[in-house]
Amino acid sequence: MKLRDAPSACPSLWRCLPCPPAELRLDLVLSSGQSFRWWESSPGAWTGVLGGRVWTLRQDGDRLWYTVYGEEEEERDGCPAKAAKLDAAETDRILRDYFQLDVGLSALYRAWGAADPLFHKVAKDFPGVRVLRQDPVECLFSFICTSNNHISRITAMIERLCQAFGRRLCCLDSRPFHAFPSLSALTGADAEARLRALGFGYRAKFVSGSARAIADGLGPEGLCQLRTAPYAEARKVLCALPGVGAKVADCVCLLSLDKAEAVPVDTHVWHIARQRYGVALSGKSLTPRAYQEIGDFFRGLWGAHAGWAQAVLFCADLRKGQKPASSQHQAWET
Ligand SMILES: Nc1nc2[nH]c(O)nc2c(=O)[nH]1
Repeated sequence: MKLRDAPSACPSLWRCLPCPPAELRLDLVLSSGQSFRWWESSPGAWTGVLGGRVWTLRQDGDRLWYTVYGEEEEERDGCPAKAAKLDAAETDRILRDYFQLDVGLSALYRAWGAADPLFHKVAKDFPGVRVLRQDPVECLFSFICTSNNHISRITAMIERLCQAFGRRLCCLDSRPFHAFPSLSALTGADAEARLRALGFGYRAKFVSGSARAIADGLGPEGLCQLRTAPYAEARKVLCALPGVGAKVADCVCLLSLDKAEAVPVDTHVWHIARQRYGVALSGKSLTPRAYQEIGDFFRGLWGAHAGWAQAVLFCADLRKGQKPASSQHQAWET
């Protein structure tokens, strides 16, 4: 099967949604450490796996174009036969849900900028950064892999995870695409050893241990049901899993569990809170108490969607330094 890089090549296989760049900038959102499964397959075209299917997305003016693979073509390159066809209303719904397009981003930027001059200054160069609504299983296991890691390594690690444990979906230009592994695929007796062989290091134990803990406890549906639980409860459940600390839990809460108020804090954000925002903290390091105080400060400043504002600044940081936020942060310091 061939990659489709633009609607003009095969117009009948593309659809579009109205979506101005101030509401969504694909290039910023899909490359800024929220999801690790999108790839710029040709300039401006983003190909990745969403909801067990392969998509290419592209923006042109006020439109978000998309195409979904595996429904029209014959089986080739040893890939599985075509998947059941989704109707247009369903694919529109999946994308609207993934990008949370019902949340008006421009109005939020205006409110955050009015409340916070530093946000205003940084965010003017980074419009359209919105928070994805990812599958909770994918988000959790991806973020377990983020500890002491940077985006290119995380992306490569997750690709190996999907190739080894995920269902093969299709081949595009001979490149195979795999679904994110199911929970049960990660609970096998040999999962930890296989992950170690894939270069996961100490994270192998966390991935397999968390998979087993969820399979034996909450189940994948229980994880998804945390979307309706209060933020504090969802966070507590996540923090009880192997390899999940406060920051990973907050990333999962924000990026998959509808907790717009979750503000992930790392040592960089801790420095910024003290030095740039003058937050008076109780200790001299990022203790659990300081973590809570910083989150509360930003929730007070930015309001109910504080985690979304953090995502804008996180993205700006990555872009300015062109390096992972953990090793080089600049944007907040300009
Ligand atoms: N919005 C955010 N995305 C992230 N990715 C990652 O690895 N850390 C973060 C984060 O703090 N915020």
